[in-house]
Amino acid sequence: MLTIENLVKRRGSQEILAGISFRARPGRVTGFLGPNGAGKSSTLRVLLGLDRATSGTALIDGVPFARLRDPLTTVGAVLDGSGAHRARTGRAHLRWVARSAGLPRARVGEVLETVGLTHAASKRTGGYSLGMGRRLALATALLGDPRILVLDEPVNGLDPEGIRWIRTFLRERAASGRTVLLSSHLMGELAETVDDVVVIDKGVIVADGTLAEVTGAYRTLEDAFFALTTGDGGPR
Ligand SMILES: Nc1ncnc2c1ncn2[C@@H]1O[C@H](COP(=O)(O)OP(=O)(O)OP(=O)(O)O)[C@@H](O)[C@H]1O
Repeated sequence: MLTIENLVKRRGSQEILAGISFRARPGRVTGFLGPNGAGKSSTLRVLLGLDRATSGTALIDGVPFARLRDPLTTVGAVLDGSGAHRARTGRAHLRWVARSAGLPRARVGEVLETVGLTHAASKRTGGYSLGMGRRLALATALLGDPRILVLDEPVNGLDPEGIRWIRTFLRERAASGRTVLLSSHLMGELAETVDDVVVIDKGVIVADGTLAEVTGAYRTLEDAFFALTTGDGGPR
């Protein structure tokens, strides 16, 4: 379970997060939606211990990231980029991460298979396409078989087959009781993936509920999103 409570982030005089609260629950895919600059990445960075909140809390199974006993088996995250050195092969990168985290080497082959990168495992990551880089980042996040997955814009850079694949993959993770939180500014792609939706705009949560609740009387999640984030009433 991820629990964000009254989270405030200020940078100078700018309030980037104005006291936001929401949860992402086990067994569900939660979509964290908002336009560019709404505060999604800022929230995820605090949650993953990469940045400090001005006030409020962001807890992973009840504790801040820094106090997790076993971070890699608790939470896997994909923020920006694959984090791999360009001269390293995908397999070498994963082995290096596994070794530094004390995870069994056998996990490397398993996660490569899971994300469909086995065929490219011996290629240098500098030659990977954007989509392959995203898959490698996901493979890295999966090394510890974490019960929580946090993904920032996972669909970006994926081709239609890749989008379909990640959709199915995330649904399966949730079906096995895990918690999945993913951020996006692309509504259409999320409607078929998420159970719950949290919409953020200008550092404020403007909607929070099940997909059906947030879509409400609008025709689609996309219509609901634009109405909520632009004040455009749209067709109801
Ligand atoms: N390092 C930083 N220094 C100053 N301002 C920042 C920094 N990082 C983010 N911001 C500001 O914080 C606000 C929220 O940015 P954030 O990246 O969290 O939004 P986002 O919802 O993830 O957007 P996107 O979809 O574009 O990634 C923006 O106004 C941004 O300009």
